[in-house]
Amino acid sequence: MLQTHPINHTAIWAQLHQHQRSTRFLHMRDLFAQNPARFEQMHVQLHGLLLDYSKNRITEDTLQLLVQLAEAADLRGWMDKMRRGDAINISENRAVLHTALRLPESASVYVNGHNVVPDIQRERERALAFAEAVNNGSHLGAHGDTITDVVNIGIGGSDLGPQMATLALKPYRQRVNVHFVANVDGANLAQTLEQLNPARTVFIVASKSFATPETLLNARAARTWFLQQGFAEADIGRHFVAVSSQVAAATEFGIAPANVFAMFDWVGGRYSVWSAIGLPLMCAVGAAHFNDFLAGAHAMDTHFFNAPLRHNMPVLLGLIGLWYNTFYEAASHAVIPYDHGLRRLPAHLQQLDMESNGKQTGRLGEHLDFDTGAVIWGEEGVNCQHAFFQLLHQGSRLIPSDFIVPVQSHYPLGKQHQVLVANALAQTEALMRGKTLAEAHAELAHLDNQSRDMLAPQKVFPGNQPSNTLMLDAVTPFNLGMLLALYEHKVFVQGTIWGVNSFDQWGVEYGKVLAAAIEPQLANTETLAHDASTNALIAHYRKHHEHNT
Ligand SMILES: O=P(O)(O)OC[C@H]1O[C@](O)(CO)[C@@H](O)[C@@H]1O
Repeated sequence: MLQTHPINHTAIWAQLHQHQRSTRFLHMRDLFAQNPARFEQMHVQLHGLLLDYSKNRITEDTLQLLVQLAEAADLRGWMDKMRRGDAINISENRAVLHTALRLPESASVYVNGHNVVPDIQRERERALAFAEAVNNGSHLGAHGDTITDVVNIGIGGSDLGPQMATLALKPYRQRVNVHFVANVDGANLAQTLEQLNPARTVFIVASKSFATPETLLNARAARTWFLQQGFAEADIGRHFVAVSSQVAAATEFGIAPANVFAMFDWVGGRYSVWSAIGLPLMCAVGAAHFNDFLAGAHAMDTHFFNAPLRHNMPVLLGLIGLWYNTFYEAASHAVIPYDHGLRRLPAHLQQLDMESNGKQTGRLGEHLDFDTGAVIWGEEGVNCQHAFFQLLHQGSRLIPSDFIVPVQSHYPLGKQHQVLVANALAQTEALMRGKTLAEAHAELAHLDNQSRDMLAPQKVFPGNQPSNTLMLDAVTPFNLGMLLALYEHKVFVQGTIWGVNSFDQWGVEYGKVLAAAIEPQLANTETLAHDASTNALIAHYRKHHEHNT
């Protein structure tokens, strides 16, 4: 078992609380006015990705204290442990090596004395070759038809990352259409199958554990559908493949060993898009673009592992997020991509962040008496401006946000992209600046005194609402790789400082156990021994479901 130690940060923690109390009334408007070099001092650029973190409630002193906090938590030490393959997922005694998945061929990383890089290369090449064969038409269906559609059946990390990246990189699409089925709600699979010709469809059953009931049920239903369309068991080999770390379980399920692409137990589901779990993305964009995606992530890894903490993009994003979360007690963090292709990014980041850092117990089993993982939420801009931005501007809560804005659009349609970007920048400025009572009064100068006194306070925007802006040259495979790796490392930075194990998810497991107990009870008459509410709801379902059938 890996040696762990409590974080030696009590003194710096107290200093940060004190610093928060003494700076909380500073307004960013004044900080910008006092320091014309604020942007210069508070941005980082890495290749095609610019992070502007100047619109935050921070001063240089705040950043210095936060860096000291990271040092006290031995962030560098934990980064080294992750990079070299130590078992930092202590509860499962596993290495955490998603960074190894994007290493160049010449590199080496050892897990239990075994260099895993050749294994990674081998499985990636197998998966890329399969994707290529599907796209160039050399992999035919059982009746000799060209494949036109690929359906990924998987959930959580076996769905969200590949789905988000496939949508984001749609401009790089090769020939086949790629669909995603995650929900066990039959509508998801049924509505997908409606569009498909079984003779021209390949299903990818994606499950690290190959034990996720939702995925296995959907996979079985897809297989039944396929067989009902006039195909034989012997045809399954041309139409069903799997991605799993449990190769034996996948073959037991009926997938030929040659059709199983291996992933590794040292990659967590939410960090697995870089592995063979990326197969649907490989099918969508092809080998060259997938390799660019990996190269972008590797560029971010190199920066993360080497840049000084004060100028390190993931470290800054992590520390500033933690500043609000822990010291301002801000409960949530919004992610707003101004890019239609990135519309599933908030969903991916929800799993990445909340499944990793949604913990109230430290690595040593101690109860943590401070807040940890934020509620991550968001929606594509500009749509969300016309929905929830009112609360960001004039609501009573502190809600930090990330604005993600590509400079170039893949769809240059008149002035539309310029309008999109203008909106993003205007929102960050308005959130920061706000509107004072004097400004509101001036705007209402045409009204009589009584009306003005009543309306002006309602037109005040307090401002001082923090945001980071991430400007990408364009949503290319390389830049998307950098962006996703940036957020992975942000989560790592925060988890390390809070002292949680970001790489297990026991909370999710508990719900799975209860669901397995309740599922048969919905269909039988067994006496129920849950709480009164759950008992009543099961009874209600039993009664009304029978009525409907
Ligand atoms: O890939 P699998 O093993 O089917 O798991 C799917 C998802 O389920 C979870 O274990 C949570 O339920 C995630 O962590 C994971 O990404």
